[in-house]
Amino acid sequence: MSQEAKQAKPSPYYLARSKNCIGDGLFAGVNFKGGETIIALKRPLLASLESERLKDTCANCFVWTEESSIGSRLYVKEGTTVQTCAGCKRFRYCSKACQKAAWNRGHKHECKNLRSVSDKEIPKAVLGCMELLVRRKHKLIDDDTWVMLQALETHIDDFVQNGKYPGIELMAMGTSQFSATQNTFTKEFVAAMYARILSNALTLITPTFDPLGIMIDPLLCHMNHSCDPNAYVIMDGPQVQIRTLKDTKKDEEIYISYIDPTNPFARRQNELRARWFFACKCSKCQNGTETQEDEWAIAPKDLNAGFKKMADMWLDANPDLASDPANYVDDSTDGRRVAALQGEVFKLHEDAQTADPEEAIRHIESALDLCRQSGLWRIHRQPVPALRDDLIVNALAAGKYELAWAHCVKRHQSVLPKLYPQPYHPVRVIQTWQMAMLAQYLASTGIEVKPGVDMAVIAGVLINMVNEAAKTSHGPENAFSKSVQEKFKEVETEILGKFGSRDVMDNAVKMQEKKLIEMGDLVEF
Ligand SMILES: C[S@@+](CC[C@H](N)C(=O)[O-])C[C@H]1O[C@@H](n2cnc3c(N)ncnc32)[C@H](O)[C@@H]1O
Repeated sequence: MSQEAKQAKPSPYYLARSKNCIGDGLFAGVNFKGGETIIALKRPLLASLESERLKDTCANCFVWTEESSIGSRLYVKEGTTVQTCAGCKRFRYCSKACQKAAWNRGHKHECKNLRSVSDKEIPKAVLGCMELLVRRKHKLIDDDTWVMLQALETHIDDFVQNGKYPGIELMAMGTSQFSATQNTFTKEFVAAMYARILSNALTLITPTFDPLGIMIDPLLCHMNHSCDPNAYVIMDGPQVQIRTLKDTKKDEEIYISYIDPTNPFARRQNELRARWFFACKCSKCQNGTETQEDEWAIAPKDLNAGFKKMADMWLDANPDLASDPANYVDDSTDGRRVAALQGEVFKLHEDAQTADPEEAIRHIESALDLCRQSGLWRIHRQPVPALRDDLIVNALAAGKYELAWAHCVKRHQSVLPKLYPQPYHPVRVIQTWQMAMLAQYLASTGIEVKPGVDMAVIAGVLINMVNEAAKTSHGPENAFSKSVQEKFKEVETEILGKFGSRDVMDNAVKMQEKKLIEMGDLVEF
């Protein structure tokens, strides 16, 4: 055997002390280009579904059987349903094979105990903690994995300081009792494990980023945060991949983002401090408010008199508005006014989180009006992009397809490239997919969005875009990428049939690409 062949292939990643963050972190063991896989796991150590998702999602393969907005789950096989476990009456499975796999992974040791509390709603972190304890008690988690899990920060001192520790102790007591592990683990140990879950869990997601619950894995949970991350998490059922968002050199730390990194500096810092107990010093945060996330369209001092007066009124009624760490700008009169306006817009966005789409649309439109009329907001400054995202979702739910379309085009042209420069950025890919599916739907209704527009061709153009990008964002083997590819083939054949030849089709595509750009002015802001 040659010398080279004898040398072991270098591991693509390793754990080590982080230079910039509290505790340990994950590092690149080799050089990566953007869009490559760093880690691929068959499943995380533990995943626990949200209460709502327990009703409609397989607790083993996480296939979500509920209908959702247009085309976002095309990769789910039609007719998929879930059946309740006859024992615990809590978990549901899509097949006997999934039930058996979960049973052998540890459910057999908790099913009976869970039956006695089948009428109780149990939070996902408690259910997850119970499963971990039961599996360890029955030797279904090995020593190395268990030790690695213990290495994760518990942040107990921080929970004591923020007053949440008594609640954690209470939940830990319930966890011990429901899992019948009181004789195996001390109550301090269980409280620490519960705290560890709270401060380390990642979000369990579908390939289209719908949140399903939480997951814990000793390797994945060692990834630290950056508001300018070089990696992201992608899932396909229980399979998890960590993929690079940009070129990453050997020995560079791998960062994902725990939050929406497109928010302004104060909001990001506030969220990270409150939930994960650290002051972020990532490359973006080091630039403070000197980044595009904090760019106003006009200087706060140039705000018009009417809006200055309105902000002063709000500040008289609630002086804390400007000192709220999430909205803080600076202590000048103009800074306080702008912070008050910002607080009001974010508050309107919170109010829009309601189940009634018509009501949500009203809140969102008044927030967008406030942003536009004040002249302060750029189209890419939050919460304008988040308001638009929610407007699209609610407009779809309310059957206002033309409104949803107008905002999809605006987002596609003016927001996505600015917030997510990589064409394979997963958020950009999923939102383009949502737009493509809407275009297809509009084509099927025959609604003429604008004279000369052929929605079927535009849908084809968008599906083609997603088809190319998904190979990198999700990887070619992901169920989402495969569904997109199938859809692309289907649409291409259809359009080719309609135009008769590739040349005629290519000309039509070029013309419709122009039309798509022209539709960017369907909404002004
Ligand atoms: C999911 S864990 C990551 C692993 C952690 N470093 C450890 O060794 O347990 C999240 C915790 O890591 C630390 N952390 C993550 N990102 C950080 C950052 N950008 N700056 C400082 N600390 C960070 C914080 O203590 C946070 O609560």
